Amino acid sequence: MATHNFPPLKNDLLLRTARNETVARPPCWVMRQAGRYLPEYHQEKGTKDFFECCRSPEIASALTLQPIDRFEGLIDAAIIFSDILVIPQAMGMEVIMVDGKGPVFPDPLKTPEDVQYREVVERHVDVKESLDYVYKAITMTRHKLDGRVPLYGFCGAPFTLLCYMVEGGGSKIFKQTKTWIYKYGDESKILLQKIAELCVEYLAMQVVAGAQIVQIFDSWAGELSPASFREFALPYLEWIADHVPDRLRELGEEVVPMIVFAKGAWYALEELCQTKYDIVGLDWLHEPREAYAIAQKYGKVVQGNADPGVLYGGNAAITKVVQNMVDGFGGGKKGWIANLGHGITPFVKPDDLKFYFAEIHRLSAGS
Ligand SMILES: Cc1c2[nH]c(c1CCC(=O)O)Cc1[nH]c(c(CCC(=O)O)c1C)Cc1[nH]c(c(CCC(=O)O)c1C)Cc1[nH]c(c(C)c1CCC(=O)O)C2
Repeated sequence: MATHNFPPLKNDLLLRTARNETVARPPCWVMRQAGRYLPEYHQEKGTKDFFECCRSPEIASALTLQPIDRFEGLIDAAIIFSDILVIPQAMGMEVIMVDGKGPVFPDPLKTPEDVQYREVVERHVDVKESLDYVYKAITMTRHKLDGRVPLYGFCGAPFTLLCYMVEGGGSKIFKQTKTWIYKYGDESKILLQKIAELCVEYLAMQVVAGAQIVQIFDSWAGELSPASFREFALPYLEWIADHVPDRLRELGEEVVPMIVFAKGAWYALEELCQTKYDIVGLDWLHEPREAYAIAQKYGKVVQGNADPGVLYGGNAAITKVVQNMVDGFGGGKKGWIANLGHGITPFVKPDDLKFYFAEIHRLSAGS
């Protein structure tokens, strides 16, 4: 058991909601809340390399706190500044962040016959040591937060990480991913299982370091058919939810709530509600009322789900989408963590996000 002597939590709204308790109003935060839409992000980051910022606990911690300071009183959670691609890096793959383009793997996995594939699946990865900088950032951030809001840890899901590792970056047609899963299914599964095991240890170590809730991002799940999601994504998401609590008990840690966010996998909502995840993240393809009814049937909490693009649309559009969420998500007093349906996008004006948060507070107060 870690003994960090963290300051007591003053705002437990999010953790109580995560446990499906009735609350006075829904807790709020947004994915990618520390990022390029904030002028202070550019100021702090300067010309430093993105992954260099992730590896510096001081910088990662400062960036994590920026939205908490700016939206004080409106925001109810922090998420550690890092990236899902730190796991492929720990597995020995090079990843660079190219300005204006996104992440690039100069040497992606090509076929299972390559030595590189063997090396990646056979290499012993010491998740504790190689990702130590993330745990240091988490511990430092917990102290600096001073109990203002709880801190999220996170990782990428096996399927999404496989996509990056074989595509070498983002993609439109996912040629390599589809080649791997359809042509090299068995070898893909070996890799997915390897990543799942690393995710379990990585998330457990984040909790040891001070993460109070953890989220798994399956950002590319929507590229799969329901049948291939069931074969190449869901079993590995389940493996993680099944094993993190056991690993935490083994380490003498308290079990924390877990969120699964499988973007685009609207067809799998019932199946995701039947996993051991406490919370199911929803993108904007879900109508709040329908998704909430399904989640409540299984005793699950939901998180989401406005189209991030509504933040370009001005106050009237924001009010309308928030009203629909408040009405659909049971009035906001139980089972709903307010968020967007995906990460906040560049060029959003921070005051428009502020208005979004304020409307969630205002419209759920009256219900
Ligand atoms: C797919 C994915 C990645 N990273 C992540 C995902 C899953 C979430 C999602 O689906 O959006 C997760 C992530 N990435 C980042 C965070 C930090 C915490 C937070 O949410 O505030 C989180 C949770 C920082 C980041 N990760 C990245 C930035 C921007 C870096 C910069 O340009 O300064 C930030 C703040 C870069 C990144 N990292 C990744 C991409 C595709 C990109 C480039 C495109 C983009 O910027 O949106 C991979």
